[in-house]
Amino acid sequence: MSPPAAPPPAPTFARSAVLQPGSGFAATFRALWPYLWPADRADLRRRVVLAFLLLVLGRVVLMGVPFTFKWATDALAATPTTLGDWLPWLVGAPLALTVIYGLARIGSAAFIQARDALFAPVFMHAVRTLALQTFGHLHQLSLRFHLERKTGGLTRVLERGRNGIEEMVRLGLNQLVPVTIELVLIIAVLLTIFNWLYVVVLVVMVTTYMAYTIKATEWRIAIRTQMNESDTDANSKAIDSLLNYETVKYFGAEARETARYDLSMARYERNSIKAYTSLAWLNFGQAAIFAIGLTISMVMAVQGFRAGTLTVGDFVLINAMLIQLYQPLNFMGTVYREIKQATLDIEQMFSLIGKDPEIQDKPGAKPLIVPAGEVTFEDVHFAYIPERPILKGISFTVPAGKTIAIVGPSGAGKSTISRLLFRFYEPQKGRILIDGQPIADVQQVSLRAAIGMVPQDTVLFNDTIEYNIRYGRPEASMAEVEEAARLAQIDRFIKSLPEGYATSVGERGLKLSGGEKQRVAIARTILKGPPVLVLDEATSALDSFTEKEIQDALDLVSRGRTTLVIAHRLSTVINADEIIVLDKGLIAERGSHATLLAAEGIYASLWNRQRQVDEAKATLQRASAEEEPSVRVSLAP
Ligand SMILES: Nc1ncnc2c1ncn2[C@@H]1O[C@H](COP(=O)(O)OP(=O)(O)OP(=O)(O)O)[C@@H](O)[C@H]1O
Repeated sequence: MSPPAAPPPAPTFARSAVLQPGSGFAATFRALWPYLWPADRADLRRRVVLAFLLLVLGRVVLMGVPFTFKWATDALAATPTTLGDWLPWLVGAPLALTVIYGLARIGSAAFIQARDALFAPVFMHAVRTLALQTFGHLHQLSLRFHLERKTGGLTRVLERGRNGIEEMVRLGLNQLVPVTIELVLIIAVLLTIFNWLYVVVLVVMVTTYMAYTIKATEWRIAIRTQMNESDTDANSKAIDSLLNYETVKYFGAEARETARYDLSMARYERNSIKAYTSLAWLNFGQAAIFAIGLTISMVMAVQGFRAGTLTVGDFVLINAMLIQLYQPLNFMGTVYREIKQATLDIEQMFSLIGKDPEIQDKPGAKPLIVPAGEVTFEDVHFAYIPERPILKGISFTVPAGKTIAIVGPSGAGKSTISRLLFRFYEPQKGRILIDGQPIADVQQVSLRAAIGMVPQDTVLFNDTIEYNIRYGRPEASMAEVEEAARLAQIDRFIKSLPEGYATSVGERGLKLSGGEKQRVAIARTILKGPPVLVLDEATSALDSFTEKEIQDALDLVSRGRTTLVIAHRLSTVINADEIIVLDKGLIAERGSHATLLAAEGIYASLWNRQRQVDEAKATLQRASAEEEPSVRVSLAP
C-alpha cells in the first residue's frame, strides 16, 4: 500500500512584531506599517506616495478657499471712485475670485476622492494579508488553544481586527493627517501675513481643545459603556419575559414582569440621560474653547486693521481659515474614541498572530516515511493539567496491518491516546513511534497524512456531499469519490437523493443522520488511503442495523491497515488482534477476546454488563414490536 502524499505545508508568513493588548496607538501603527508599505509591492508603495501627495495638494487647494474669500473681500472693500474703475470692479476681481473660490472647493473635493480611490488597494491589501496571516496562524495553534477559546470569539477577533484596520486607515487619512497638514499650513499663513502671537493663540487653542476632547471622551466612554450594558440588560429581560409568556400567565405575574422590566428601563433612562448630558458638555466645551480662540484672533485682527497692518480681507481670512479648521476638529471626539477601539481590535489580532504554536516541527524535521505502518507507544505519560495525570506509562505495539482495540471505562484516556498519536499534544514522558521514527521528530503534515481518522462525532463542512468526501484527497477523480462512497456503503443513499452528490449537508452536516455522517467520514478516509487508521468509538449511538452496516464498512477500510479501534461497544472489538484494557491511566489487561473473558477481570465484567444491557434492549424492542399490531387492531373501525 503506498502511503498518500503529504499535502503542501500551510503557507507561512514572516511574523510581524509581537503586539500585546495595551501596547498603544504608536506601537500598533508601527506593527501595521509594513502591511501598508509592503516591501515586495512597489506598485502599492507608489500609491501610498501619490495618495499622500494628493492629500497635501488637496489641503493646499482648500487653503485657496479662505484666500479667495479674502481677496474678494479686499476687492469689494476698495470702493471705486472714478467711473472708469466701476466696470473692472464689477466684472473683474470679485467675480473672478468668487468663481475661483468655487473651483477651489471642487478641486479639493476631487483631490479627496482621487486620494481615497488611490489608497483603497493599499489598505485592502493590508487587511487581506493580515486576515490571511491570522487565519493561517489559527490553524497552526494547538488543539489545547482551540478548546480553551470559543470559535465565535476567535472569528470576532478576526472580524474586528479587519474592521479596525479599515477604520484606523480611514480616520487617519480623512481626519488626523489632513488636520495636521491644515494646521501646518495655517501656521505658515499666520507667520507670513499675521505674526507669531496668532500662532501662540492657535496652538494654545488647539492644545486645550484636544486635551479637553480626550478627557471628556474618556469620561463619555465609561458612561456609554454603562448605557449600552443597561440597554442589553433591558432587552434580555424583555426577551426572557416574553419567552416565558405562559409561565407568566400561570403565575399571574404580568405586573411583576413589567416592574422588573421597568427597573432595567429606569437604569437605561438614567444612563442615557447621563450620556446625552455628557455629549452636551463635550460639544459645549469644544465650541467654547474654539470660540474663545477665534474671538481672540479676530480681536487681534481688528487691532491690526486699526493699526493699518491688516486689511478687511485679512480679518475675513482669519475667520474663514479657523472656521474651516473647526469642522474636522469637531469630529476629534469620535476620532479619538474610534481610533482607540480600532487600536484595541488590531492589538488583539496581532497578539493572536504572536502566539507561539504549542506543537512545532523541530528544526530540520524530516518527513515521516511509512513502509509498513507499525505503531509503538513506549512508556507514555500524559496529563492535560499537571495535577491530574491521565496516562501513567502506557506501552504497546500495533504490528503493521494489525488491529488493536482500546477499551476501558469512560474517562480512562482512550481518546487521549489517539490525540497523542496525531500529536495534538506532546507526552510529558515516553515516545510514540511509527515504523521506528519518533513522531516528535518528523514533520507534522507528513505524520497526519499517514493517519486516517474516523472520529466519534463527525462534523462536516457546510458544503455538498461530494466536497466532504473529496476532502480526503482533493485531486481525486469523480470515479474515485464514488468508489469510496461505495466501499463506505453510502453510495445507495447518496443516489437516492434528488441532487445526489451535489446535496448540501447543512451546517456541521446536520441535514444527515449520525450514521450517514459517519459513513461520509469513512468514505473520505478511504479516499485518503492512509496506512494507519484510528477509529474513535465509531459505532456509538447508532441503531443495531446501521451499526452492522458501518461495522462492515470499517472492516473493509481497515483491512491491511494498522488500526487502532477506540471502542465502547465491545461487540465491535471481538475480532481485534489484541485488546488493551485501560484503567486509571494504566494498561490493566491485554490479550484476545477469549483470553480476557477467561481471565474474568475488568474486560469480562464490562462484557457481561454490556450483554445485559443489550439483552434488556432487545427485550424492549421485541415487546414494542409485539404491542404495535394489537394497538392497530384495537383502533380499527
Ligand atoms: N482538553 C482537556 N483538558 C483537560 N482534561 C481533559 C481534556 N480532554 C480530556 N480531558 C480529561 O481526560 C480524561 C480522559 O479523556 P478521554 O477523552 O481520553 O477519555 P475516554 O476514555 O476517551 O472517555 P470516553 O469513553 O468517555 O470518551 C477525562 O477525564 C477528561 O475529562
